[in-house]
Amino acid sequence: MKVLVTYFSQSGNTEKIAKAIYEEAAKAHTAELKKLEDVSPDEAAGYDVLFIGSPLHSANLAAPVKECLGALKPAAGRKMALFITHFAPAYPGQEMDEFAEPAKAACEKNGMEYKGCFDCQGYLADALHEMVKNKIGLDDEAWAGMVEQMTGRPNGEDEANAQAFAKTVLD
Ligand SMILES: Cc1cc2nc3c(=O)[nH]c(=O)nc-3n(C[C@H](O)[C@H](O)[C@H](O)COP(=O)(O)O)c2cc1C
Repeated sequence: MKVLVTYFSQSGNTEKIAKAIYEEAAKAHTAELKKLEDVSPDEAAGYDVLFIGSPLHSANLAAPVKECLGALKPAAGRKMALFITHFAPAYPGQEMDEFAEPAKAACEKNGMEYKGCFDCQGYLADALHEMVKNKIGLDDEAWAGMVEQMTGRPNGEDEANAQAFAKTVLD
């Protein structure tokens, strides 16, 4: 199968997961890894499977990812899977499903099969710590715990989990 792994990533977390998924896909398929800004809607229609990656921005897919999903062309019989990174330690499954809504809608509109969403934690860029800490109203101790929890993420285990997810999508 022709597989495209494409992603939007500002600080490298989603890119790390994209690379892991690409490596898995390349084992048995013709796979390509591209930044979202380098993929046109016409080009995206030429693949059997699309993996699309996004950081969570204000409890939403990043704006360029939503734009890309909205611009996809009909591609009946093809598959799409999503992968998301976020700093928050856990999002209940149902909420992640909500974040994936634009991807599901794009699949429905274009006759594609939605194959699910992988997510994991990704370290929040240092420049945003003070702002986010204040916004969610955590004291120093609680924030330090949050930072400890997200430090080093995505890690090797996240990459392995992403690869296991990719395998189920491609099998
Ligand atoms: C503008 C902005 C908004 C964010 N909003 C959220 C959010 O609502 N929930 C969350 O868990 N993480 C949020 N994050 C954190 C990122 O989703 C997280 O650090 C992600 O791994 C960054 O991925 P990247 O390195 O691929 O850009 C936000 C980050 C930015 C820059």
